[in-house]
Amino acid sequence: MSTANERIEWFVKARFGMFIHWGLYAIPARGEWVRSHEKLSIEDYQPFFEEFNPVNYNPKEWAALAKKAGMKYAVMTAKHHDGFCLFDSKLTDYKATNTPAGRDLIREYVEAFRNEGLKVGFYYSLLDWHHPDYPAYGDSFHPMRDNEAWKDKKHDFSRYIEYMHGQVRELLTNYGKIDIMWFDFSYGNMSGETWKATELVKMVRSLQPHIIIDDRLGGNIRSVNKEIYAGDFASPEQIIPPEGVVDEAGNPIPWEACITMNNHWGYAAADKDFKSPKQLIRALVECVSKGGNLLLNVGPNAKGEIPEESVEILTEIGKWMSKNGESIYGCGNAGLPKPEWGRYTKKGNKLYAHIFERGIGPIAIQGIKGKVKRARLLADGSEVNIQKPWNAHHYGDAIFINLRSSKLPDEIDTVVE
Ligand SMILES: C[C@@H]1O[C@@H](Oc2ccc([N+](=O)[O-])cc2)[C@@H](O)[C@H](O)[C@@H]1O
Repeated sequence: MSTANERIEWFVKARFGMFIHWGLYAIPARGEWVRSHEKLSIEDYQPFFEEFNPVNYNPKEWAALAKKAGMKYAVMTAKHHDGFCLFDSKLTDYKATNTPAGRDLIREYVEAFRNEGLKVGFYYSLLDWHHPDYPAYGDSFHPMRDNEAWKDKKHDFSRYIEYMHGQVRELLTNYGKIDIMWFDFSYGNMSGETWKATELVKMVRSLQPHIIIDDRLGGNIRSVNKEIYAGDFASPEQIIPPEGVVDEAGNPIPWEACITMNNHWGYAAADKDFKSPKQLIRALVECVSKGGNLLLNVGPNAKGEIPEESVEILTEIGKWMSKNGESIYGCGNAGLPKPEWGRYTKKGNKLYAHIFERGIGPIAIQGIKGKVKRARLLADGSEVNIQKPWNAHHYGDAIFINLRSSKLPDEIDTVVE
């Protein structure tokens, strides 16, 4: 069994991954919570199962796009809250191999991403709105939560737990080495030992000793004596924690912000409110500058295509990463006050100044210990002039970057190493 630090090392170096929310909900195309939001019955939702046939699904293209964007790993929905399984589980018929697709969509994903040299992970929903033994009436989110006809429906939750543990065992036995298990999510008393989380994590680690697990099994990852199922990394959602994430003793803990490119995880045809490449590149820099990762989401459509807008944005991000990835991979918090003009990331004795605002005149670097040996524009390796202005003694310990032009070479983020 590898230690927590050994397990998490690749992850904190990788910094940038692809989240993939895909399933039957791509057909109604109103997001992955459509069944709950619209209180759709299993019967209402069945037509999507009977027609699901993503003829253009080619995960090799998805993997190539992730690689081109500079991503180092991916996490894909093996099962989301609607209970539909994208993998060939022997424990249910509610799976992709029984739809017109007739394919194990997860097996193809794992092989394609691995062949591109990317680490692979599974998102697995603890909630299940299809399984008859998952509590429905009175549940906080279940589509039938206030359907009177379900008031007296009996369910044997221990049978659901057996099913859920069985599926996790399948996923971590039948698909080779899996790098991340992304469970989702705990709420109310649907948490911790209600999932038999200790037994579950022991099984997961015995099947995949190097795997890392998120923090949504209901434990407290910030506790100094945390549960065995507290997780290996924190998973802030749709937010970059202002001060990063630390435990109760103030020690930084690994974290990964998961973020949508528009406002939905699953494909939502009408949601064109996409963030710009500039916003997302600066969000990645902010995550790394605060000791965290960015897991950026795509929601493929019912044909198995990543939306054009997402492809264009990831391609633009890839152009910046191809020149500046060194200021992201293996980097972390520089321990310097945030500069007005941008942010810092750091790796060993290399400090990366991420300049977002050109301002005028020289750019002040304050608070660094030690002497600057050399400064280079990361994108092209060109020399950057570092000198103290004639009246530097007025400016404390500041040293100054003198960019040749009044415009930033890269308006999104000009990186000086
Ligand atoms: C990554 C996302 O994770 C969950 O979203 C949540 C989970 C927990 C909370 N929460 O505890 O407030 C809110 C949204 C899912 O419901 C959602 O569909 C998506 O998969």
